[in-house]
Amino acid sequence: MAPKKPSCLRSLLLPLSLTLLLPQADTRSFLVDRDHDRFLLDGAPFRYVSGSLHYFRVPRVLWTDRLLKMRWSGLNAIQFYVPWNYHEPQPGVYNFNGSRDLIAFLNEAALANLLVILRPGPYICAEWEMGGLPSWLLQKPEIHLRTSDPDFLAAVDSWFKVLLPKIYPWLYHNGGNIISIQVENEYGSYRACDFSYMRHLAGLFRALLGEKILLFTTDGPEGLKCGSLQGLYTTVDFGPADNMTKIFTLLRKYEPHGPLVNSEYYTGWLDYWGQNHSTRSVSAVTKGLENMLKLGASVNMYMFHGGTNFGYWNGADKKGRFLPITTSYDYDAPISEAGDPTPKLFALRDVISKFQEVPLGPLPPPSPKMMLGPLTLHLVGHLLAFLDLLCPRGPIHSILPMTFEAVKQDHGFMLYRTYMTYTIFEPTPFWVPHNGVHDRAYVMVDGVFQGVLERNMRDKLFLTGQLGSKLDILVENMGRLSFGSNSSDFKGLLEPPILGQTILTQWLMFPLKIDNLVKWWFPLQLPKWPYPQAPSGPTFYSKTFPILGSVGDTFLYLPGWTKGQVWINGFNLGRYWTKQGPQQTLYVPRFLLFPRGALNKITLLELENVPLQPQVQFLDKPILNSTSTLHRTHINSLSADTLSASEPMELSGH
Ligand SMILES: CCCCNC(=S)N1C[C@H](O)[C@@H](O)[C@@H](O)[C@H]1CO
Repeated sequence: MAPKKPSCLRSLLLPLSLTLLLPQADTRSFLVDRDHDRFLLDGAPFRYVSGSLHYFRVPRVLWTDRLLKMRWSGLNAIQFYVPWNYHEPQPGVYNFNGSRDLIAFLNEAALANLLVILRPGPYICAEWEMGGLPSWLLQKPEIHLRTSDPDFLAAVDSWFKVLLPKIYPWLYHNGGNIISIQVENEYGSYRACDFSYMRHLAGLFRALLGEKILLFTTDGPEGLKCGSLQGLYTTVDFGPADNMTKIFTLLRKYEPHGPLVNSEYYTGWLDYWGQNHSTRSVSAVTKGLENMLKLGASVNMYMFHGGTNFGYWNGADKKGRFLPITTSYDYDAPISEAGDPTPKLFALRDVISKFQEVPLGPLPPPSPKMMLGPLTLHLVGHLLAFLDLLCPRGPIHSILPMTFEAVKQDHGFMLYRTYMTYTIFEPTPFWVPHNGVHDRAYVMVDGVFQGVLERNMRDKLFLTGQLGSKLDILVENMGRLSFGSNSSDFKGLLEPPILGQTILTQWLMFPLKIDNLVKWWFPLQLPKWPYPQAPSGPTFYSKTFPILGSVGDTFLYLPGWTKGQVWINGFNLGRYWTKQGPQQTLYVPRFLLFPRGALNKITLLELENVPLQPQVQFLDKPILNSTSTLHRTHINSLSADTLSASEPMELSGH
């Protein structure tokens, strides 16, 4: 339901007094009052206490639940990004359906009585794939992202000419709930510092959204110089450990008058595979919020609900080494990844209640959780056994290896194949120069797994083989850089590999459509592969299982597995990397599961090595903070019956 300008009929239906009270679309306003350092909403002093959640990290069926919990927490606004790559998968092809229905999400926010602070980018960072920019931009390898490069601006203009007219009716003064819109994202942290780019964006937003909407920028304190722009309201972001007074004083150099705004007050932090789980203490977070509210500042808490990087959508950072973001975006946020309120939520609500009314009435209870298993998965087959189905169009041939972007493969995996041109009797070094594996390569000779090469390591494998042996390299895109000064993060083999003294040429590239295979082919009961023993390397496992009672939210636990991808009933749940941690479980929203005995199917693509017993568990609690060393301790702490049960247990929904 798009916001309607109050019709004359409506004014007839409403008592005259109420009609006069109800702000008409032409009297609705959200303004900066520089005389009193505050916002004005419909002419009255207004301060927002907002929280970030990302519709693209929450399945649509759960949007209302999350929004109502945020409203109940005392928030009067929410803030969210719009990821360009989520809505324009190929140039000129748009998707605003299902969990991509941005307008439906705006409407849900309106129904929850929440105003909206919208951040459409074009770059959004957010630990999202390529910071929200579509990877097809890199089909022009020389493009200069986030600058006034004409190729980049042409794509940006084309995208915003589709997106911005969609949100125009939802602007507050047009009867909607969008009170302000951010231009770009922390542009001051990007080395380009291209003011003509920012001016172009500001001009485009004004042309398509009009003069009334408040446009703003957000930067860390060190980014204000390059990130702020005349005509755009300047805001900052910082966390509980930062010096609020010092940063707000610096902000006053850019906005001497008007409300102080922290657009990203960090309630937690992100997680990288292989690093410890990040947390922020309740006391520090609540103290910092109270200090800002005492100053009259408007604050957006980043994140209030983090959600999940389903599929291949996680981004990555580079801090010396390439650091992919985990599947869970729990962020140690006030609302957990599974949508449950945490002690941090109640503590923040208490702080907010000192400054403005918070809704009464009980908070919805935590969702029902369930345990199941262990389930023993059966071997479906080695990935190479399905190559025809995975790459129905057949391979692309090239003398040198081509990148994912060059063959228009956005996410996931690509197989690179060549043939040995002579017999190698002695183990011979095999590597990709200049750190050219982006990001992980699973190497096979005649289908036999040899090991892994990865972007951060300068390691080599040692291979032998016959003349004509197949040398297969499955390359995994672990998510494109979402932050940093150069986000042209090409994927695949960026250099031809070297075997001994030989630069390997004559390559076949197989872009793999794994999701289609899992969705359409695996429901068929494929024959069990006649392997004498479980092969190492990229291999599919699956299990069909009933849930006898009602279903609940649950957390898939894969003890002993190494690294791979999971699908539940064809839905790509995301990456697991049990060996690395800190995340050991994957959140499974209950709506993905069929109840009352209907058959569910779990499919795994294990990329390296399976446990002796290829079993998985569904737990009623997440494990997000257990690196592989700690992990074994955690396994021991699990109740004996949880691990020892031989058959799927009756559901304990609670
Ligand atoms: C290592 C963090 C990389 C920079 N990102 C920072 S500071 N942040 C600011 C950024 O605007 C937001 O999108 C998020 O990315 C947030 C971290 O969660």
